[in-house]
Amino acid sequence: MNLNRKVTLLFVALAASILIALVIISLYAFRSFALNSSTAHVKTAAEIVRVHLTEAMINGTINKREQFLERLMEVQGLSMARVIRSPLVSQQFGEGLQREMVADRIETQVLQDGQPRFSIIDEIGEPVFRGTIPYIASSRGTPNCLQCHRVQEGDVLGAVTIELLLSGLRKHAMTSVIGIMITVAVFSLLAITLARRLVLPVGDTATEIGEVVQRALKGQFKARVTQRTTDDVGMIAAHVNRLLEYLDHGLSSIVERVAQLTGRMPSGIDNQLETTIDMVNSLADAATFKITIEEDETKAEIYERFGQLLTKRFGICEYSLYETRDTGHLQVIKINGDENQNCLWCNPQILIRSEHCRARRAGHVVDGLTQEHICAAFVADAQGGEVRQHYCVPIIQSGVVGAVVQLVTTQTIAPCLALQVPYILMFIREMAPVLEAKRLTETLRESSLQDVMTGLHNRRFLEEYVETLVATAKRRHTVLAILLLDLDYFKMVNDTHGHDAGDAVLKGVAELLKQNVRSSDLVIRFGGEEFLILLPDTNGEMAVKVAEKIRLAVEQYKFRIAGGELKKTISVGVALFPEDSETFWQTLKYADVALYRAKETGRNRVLRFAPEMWHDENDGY
Ligand SMILES: Nc1nc2c(ncn2[C@@H]2O[C@H](COP(=O)(O)OP(=O)(O)OP(=O)(O)O)[C@@H](O)[C@H]2O)c(=O)[nH]1
Repeated sequence: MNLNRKVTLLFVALAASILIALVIISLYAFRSFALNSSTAHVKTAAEIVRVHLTEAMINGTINKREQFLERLMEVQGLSMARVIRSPLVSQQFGEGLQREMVADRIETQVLQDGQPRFSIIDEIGEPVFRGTIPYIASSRGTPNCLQCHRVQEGDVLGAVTIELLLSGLRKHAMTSVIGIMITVAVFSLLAITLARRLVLPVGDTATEIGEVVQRALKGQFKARVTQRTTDDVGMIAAHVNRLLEYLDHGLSSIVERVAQLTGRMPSGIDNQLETTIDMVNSLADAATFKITIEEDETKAEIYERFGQLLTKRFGICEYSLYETRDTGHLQVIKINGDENQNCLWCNPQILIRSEHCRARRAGHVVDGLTQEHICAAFVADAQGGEVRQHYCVPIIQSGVVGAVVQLVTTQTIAPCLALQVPYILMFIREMAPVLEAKRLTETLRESSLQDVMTGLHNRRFLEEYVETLVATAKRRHTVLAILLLDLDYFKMVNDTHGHDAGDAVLKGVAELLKQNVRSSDLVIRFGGEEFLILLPDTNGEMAVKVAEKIRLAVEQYKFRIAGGELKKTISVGVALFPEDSETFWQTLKYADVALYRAKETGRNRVLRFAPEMWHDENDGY
């Protein structure tokens, strides 16, 4: 029940109570007045009758008392007047007239006890006031009762019964009560109307404020309260409207800014406030995520953290992460959190021809949740069971697609993923520049560890990597072979054919070296025309074999130079860690000694280090 109805009901109840109380009081007052007034009238009339009868006795006209009583009846409102004799008077003067005989029980009682009796009786629908007043013998005055009557002082001589019609009075009373009722009703109505006029705006404003607050709690701040008056209530409405406007404006600009940052406008059916809070929270989380991954050392760590985010925060366990290589190929980084998986949710062709990946090709989101079969490379039933859908997001780095995030879901939970996508995109947006920075750093680092001309690792790389290499060999109790290679008479190439020809030969040798070792072996350009090959997990025999294979390959190779071809040979020194020495650098020195010996002993040959070479060397100095 609203305030208006409550106030109206209160006033109606109040008015009704006042009305009822007034009617009861009025009726009671009128009744009391009627009784008192009638009693007084009856007493007066009785006194008049007594005086007249006394006078009539003195004047000897007592026999005409009946005419007097009949004339008395003509008095308005008097319906009956009758005098009765007591037995004492009847004994002295006889029975008297018929009508002077005792008529009823009340008169008998009055004659017996000398007490007046009054009552209201109903005579055929007419209310009548009846009073019976006794005449008591008294010796007071002259003449007095005892002079004529043979009675004692205080004896009852008779009584007079007088009946008064009350209909006039009652009519009067009813008219007054009705008048009061009408007056009270009219004033009550006026009061209720006035009160409603005063309270109505309060109630209506309160109701409207309640409604707009309810809407505001649902994130809708567009509703306004009607300003009905200019008083306090009107001011409250105005203040509420100003507050709503302030909130609406503030929230709209927050939503706009958040939308700019998230790329998503909260939809109309959403609770704008809750959605915005949610998005601001996610933005904060995404910013924290960015700070965290900025401190990560490698891209691999970032991908790992992102994979955990997808699984732990968003509950997405099926996803793929691809990275674009410098060659333009796609490479699997993670599939469902596993680094060693091959393409699962896509045709493996995308790894060879990355254009097959629609997200990589188009450079924008590929939404397989709303458009099924949008990407021909997507494999919807790779793991059997329910058919899957995908949502692929390219990560743009330096204007090109640097990586692709593929989210996979069943059709049943696709709507949930669709709701999470905007939040995941926030994290991807934060991750993109960090990945780019890491990529640049890694490229820079790689280039500082790489020989620019041959593309081989350089000496700095060896210095950085040697510890890991040694630790691995020690841990696994394996042998690490060191091959130190030096082109024979290389100076002649430069001197005869020029520096460019020399460079071409060095590049050709680098290619030959790479071709003749395993991918796990390391080929390093150690100096000008000097190369170092590290063969992990091998033995002396195998190392010499590889060195020999290389030597032969170089010997047989025809290097293309401007204006023709030329052939070169190479000498190789071989030493083994930790077989020859317990330190890597000492072993390298031994390989150098072996190389020196190979040069010394004719070049174009492979020599395995022997301890006596070291002694000979040192003896020479
Ligand atoms: N073109 C070219 N020449 C280089 C480069 N680095 C070193 N050299 C040259 O390689 C030559 C090495 O010559 P030496 O150390 O005397 O040895 P060699 O002529 O190969 O003779 P042996 O090693 O004794 O068989 C020098 O002339 C260097 O200038 C390079 O990057 N490009």
